[in-house]
Amino acid sequence: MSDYASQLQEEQQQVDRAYSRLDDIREQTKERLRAVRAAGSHGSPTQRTERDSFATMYEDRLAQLRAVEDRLVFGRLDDVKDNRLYIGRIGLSDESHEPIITDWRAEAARPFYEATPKEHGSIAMRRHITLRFRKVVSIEDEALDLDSAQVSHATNEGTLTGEGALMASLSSRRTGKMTDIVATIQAEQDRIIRADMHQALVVQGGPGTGKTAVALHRAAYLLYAHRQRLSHSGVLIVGPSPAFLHYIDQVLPSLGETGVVSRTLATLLPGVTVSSEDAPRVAALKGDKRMAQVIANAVRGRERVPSTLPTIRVNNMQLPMKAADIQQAITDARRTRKPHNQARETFVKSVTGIMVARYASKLDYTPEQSELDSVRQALRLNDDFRRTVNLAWLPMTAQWMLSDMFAKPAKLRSYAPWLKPAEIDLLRRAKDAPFTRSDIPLLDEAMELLGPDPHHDSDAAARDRRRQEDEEIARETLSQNGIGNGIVDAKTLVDNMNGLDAESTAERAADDREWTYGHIVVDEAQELTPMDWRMLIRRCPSRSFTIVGDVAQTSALGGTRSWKRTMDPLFGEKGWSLKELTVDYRNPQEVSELATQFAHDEGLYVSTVSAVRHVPDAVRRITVDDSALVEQAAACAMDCVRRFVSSDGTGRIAVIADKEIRDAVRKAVALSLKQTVDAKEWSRLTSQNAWDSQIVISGPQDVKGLEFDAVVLVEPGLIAMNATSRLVAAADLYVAMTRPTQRLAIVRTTKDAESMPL
Ligand SMILES: Nc1ncnc2c1ncn2[C@@H]1O[C@H](COP(=O)(O)OP(=O)(O)OP(=O)(O)O)[C@@H](O)[C@H]1O
Repeated sequence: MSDYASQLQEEQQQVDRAYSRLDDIREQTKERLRAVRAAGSHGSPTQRTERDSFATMYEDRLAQLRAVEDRLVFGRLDDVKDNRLYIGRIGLSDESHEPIITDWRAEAARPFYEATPKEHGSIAMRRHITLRFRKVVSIEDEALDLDSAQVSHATNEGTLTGEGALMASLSSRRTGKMTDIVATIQAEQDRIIRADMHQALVVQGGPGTGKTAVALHRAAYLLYAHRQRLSHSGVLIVGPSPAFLHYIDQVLPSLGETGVVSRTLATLLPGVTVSSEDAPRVAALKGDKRMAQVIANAVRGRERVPSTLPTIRVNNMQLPMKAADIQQAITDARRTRKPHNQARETFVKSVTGIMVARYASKLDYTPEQSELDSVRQALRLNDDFRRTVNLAWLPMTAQWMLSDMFAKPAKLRSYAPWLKPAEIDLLRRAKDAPFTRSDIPLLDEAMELLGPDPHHDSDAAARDRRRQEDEEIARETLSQNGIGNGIVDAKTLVDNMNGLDAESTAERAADDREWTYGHIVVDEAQELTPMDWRMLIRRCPSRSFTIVGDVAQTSALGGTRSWKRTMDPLFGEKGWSLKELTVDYRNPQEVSELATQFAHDEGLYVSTVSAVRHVPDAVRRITVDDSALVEQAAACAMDCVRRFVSSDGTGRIAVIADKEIRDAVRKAVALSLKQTVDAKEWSRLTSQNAWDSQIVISGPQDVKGLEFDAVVLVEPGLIAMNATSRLVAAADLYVAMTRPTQRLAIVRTTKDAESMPL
């Protein structure tokens, strides 16, 4: 048997041992769960709570043990004394507590990702183990300590760690779902994943440098390293689109982490649904940081002395309402510093008190308390009094306030004197117009200043009180039984007792507008406006953020083109740090170079990137006559379908075109597809839902953050011509060109090619 074969066999034994232990623990956990369930619903409430807590803990643990099945073990570290440490998705020990595998997030595993021949401490060799199901199919060694005897069989040395495993993973067919990179995290990525969480960390990197992958692995790392703190407050992941969230939603579960809330900004406000997007210029205006003051002005605009004030008749006495009374009550209410809807209570009390005192002052005797109470009651029931109180301090919802403001240009002008008349016209809309994505941070700002809707307030408070009591009982039960350990907490347990599934722990955070998270991860962060940032910072007062993005890909007019300019005002000059990722793992070198050169020529800030893979013929250029454009785009798409789209569901291609021609392209692709594949395959491909579709026809902004085996870019000059600015055009095309892992085909007319060389 060759040396390599015997080493494979040796590793197989270790891997078998790890899986066998995993199976045992699963079986034990299942057995315990069965026993707890068998006890049924008998016994005292405390006994039932105790059983529920155990059942929840076992269910949670089982889910975690199932999630780590694939590639359970992937690495080995040998030190200079020939001690071995196996690295895997989770930590496992045998019955006598001897470690079998070490969790990839443990400090001891760090050299597996970061050690280099120059800086390797006591580590002599790193081994990458590749599994197919439970079978070891390859091993790849890297010598770190070149003087050590242990490295005699080392086969490889380089700047990329685990190059073979890395290349195999990068070249594989895309499945429409991002996978974890835990076996092949590179040193520059690992340093970011394990960075301190006490301040904001911005990760700038060109397309395909692993920003999303790093951000997700960092979330998993932080949940491991700071479990106590983060299991209570939670982690929020903010992504650019539902399609993107769908694309990444397997990564954290495969790392054994399920309690993370992922949202787009459009879905961050519970109870508010967004059904449209604003035009880019409108979105930029709404995202302007001065909008915070506009909202504050709009709230203040509803705390005012009405232009006419009535005289109220009570017990045959005329009581005038005076401007000074209202002004005094406004001052009293503002002094409470409570949100508008809550401070209204003080306003009403104050203005009523002044009126009652006026009544008393007109009497020639000292009234009984009961008489004053009846005056108060009479005022409360008086229509004129009520109307005036409402005019002076209107209770309102954020939704009503915003709709009212955008429907009335005069009001908007008075709240936002900096807006030009043309901008007011742009913002103007019908009162019943649906809310847009860019309204969300404005609504959030308004909700903050208005406080809870007065009508829902008392119900919610009662619910909260009941929940707090339940959680208190659960917490006591957990601590009396010495269980939990961060795997199950009191909140999860209460959900379980109430028949809610485990996911609802995270959902609970998402359902609560005032929830504050322990950490927030923001992807494609370059697109956020100053108002978006205010909304996020409100949700994480500790300002512990991981912010990943690329300022060369910014397409929002109100987005970020310089991290410094955006971050300094948010976190202070010393409250954030910047790290850069420099290696393009997604694109072939040929594609990366073309895209980088283009972005550079267009004046975008481009991070220095070098691509790790070379794919000959990765770039194809096809130039045709006007009349043949759509047919040629479809023919090129079919070429990619034949080559990359497989009937086992793997392989993804995107055809990216401007909306002016997109429908025509879609029709032509559909027609050609019918002629290219057999009926069964045609029906399979055309019945896929939009998110899982193996053939995507879209615009450049919809593919942000996603990747495909092949991209057909149609008539790029037209995309540029219809963009809102030259920089946005460049960013959009840069995004489009950097989506493929294997091939970029550019199909265009001669005229288009002359207008913009690519
Ligand atoms: N260390 C790694 N090992 C294996 N695959 C990796 C590694 N780093 C990145 N990748 C892969 O490279 C591709 C690009 O990564 P990712 O989507 O995170 O890049 P990005 O920087 O967010 O790109 P973009 O800015 O274009 O959205 C993904 O398929 C990812 O899984």
